[in-house]
Amino acid sequence: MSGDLSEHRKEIDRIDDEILRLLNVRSKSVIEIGRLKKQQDADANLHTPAREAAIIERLVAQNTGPFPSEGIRPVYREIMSASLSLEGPQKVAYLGPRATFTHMACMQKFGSSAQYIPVHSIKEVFSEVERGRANFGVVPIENTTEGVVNHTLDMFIDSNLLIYGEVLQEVSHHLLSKSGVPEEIKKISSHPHAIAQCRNWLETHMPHVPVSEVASTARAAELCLEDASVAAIASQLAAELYGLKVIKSRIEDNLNNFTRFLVLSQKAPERTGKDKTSLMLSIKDKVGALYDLLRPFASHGLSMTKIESRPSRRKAWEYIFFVDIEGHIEEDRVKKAVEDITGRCLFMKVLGSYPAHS
Ligand SMILES: C=C(O[C@@H]1C=C(C(=O)O)C=C[C@H]1O)C(=O)O
Repeated sequence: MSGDLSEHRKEIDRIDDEILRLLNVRSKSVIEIGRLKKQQDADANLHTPAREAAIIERLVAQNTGPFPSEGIRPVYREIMSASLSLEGPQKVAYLGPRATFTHMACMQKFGSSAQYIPVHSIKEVFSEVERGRANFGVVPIENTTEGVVNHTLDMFIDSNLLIYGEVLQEVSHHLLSKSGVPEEIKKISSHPHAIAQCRNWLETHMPHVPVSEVASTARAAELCLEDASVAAIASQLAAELYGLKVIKSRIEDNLNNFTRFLVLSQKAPERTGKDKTSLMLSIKDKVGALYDLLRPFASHGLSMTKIESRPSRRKAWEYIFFVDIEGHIEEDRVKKAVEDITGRCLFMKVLGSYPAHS
């Protein structure tokens, strides 16, 4: 048996040597593609989410196991992130602090080799990308329980950045501490939103433990490191980044809580065939104006996946609508619908065509 085991381990070592050799061969191709992209456009975004999604989809479809298909995405996410970093850091600004769900959404999209820049406000995320200090920005846009993030919508009114992609991130809270032993916990600490989202669980399972509010889930995680009797309600990423143990995972009261994030860039991404387009427009103040506006989408067979309105902040009672439709702006039916609508609006701006989250 032990002979068999060491034989299998030798075999694994040989396979790993081969995987490593191939990763290096692969990296050389990535570097070469990067060079060609820069030759065509000196400020091209090297990160191409459409191609990355296609690579993962192709591999998942042909996988016969026993390696689990769910493992392919994270493995390739990191392979692509690491090889892309050879061409210089992919700088990603996001609404901080570290270990929040925005940070997790970033990791899901760009992997752990990107250079992350946590900033204090949604406005700062936009300005980091506008000034070219970051190649990409990541901001929350809507949450399944709390609705749309108005501040992000408002930023598009004055910004010329494009939507480069979207990320759907599950919001799931865990109870963490230094030792992971529940009996040691004398105090629970977290951001007020996380505490509110776990209220029932805390009342049922830890009714006598005092709960205190701090500025962020990351701060709560830091407190755990300073004091072993403190537990934090925080993300899985916080457990990893701060080296904490999980006392109990998934303690949120609503188990179906997702936040959608937008990736911002100065450039448009490649078309994929599974894209969506976001538009911002304002309409003339007259009876039936909104009905008139939406008709071209239906008549061109385009499905509208979202509509939100916000006061324009320019004139009282003037509203701006944010509309998401299926399809890419280079598709005929989208182009025609947008042309029709432009004639009916006071103003209209395409915020971007980008791959729909898969
Ligand atoms: C190599 C490319 O550039 C980047 C690296 C990729 C990879 O490692 O396969 C895929 C897409 C891009 O983010 C490419 O566009 O093909």
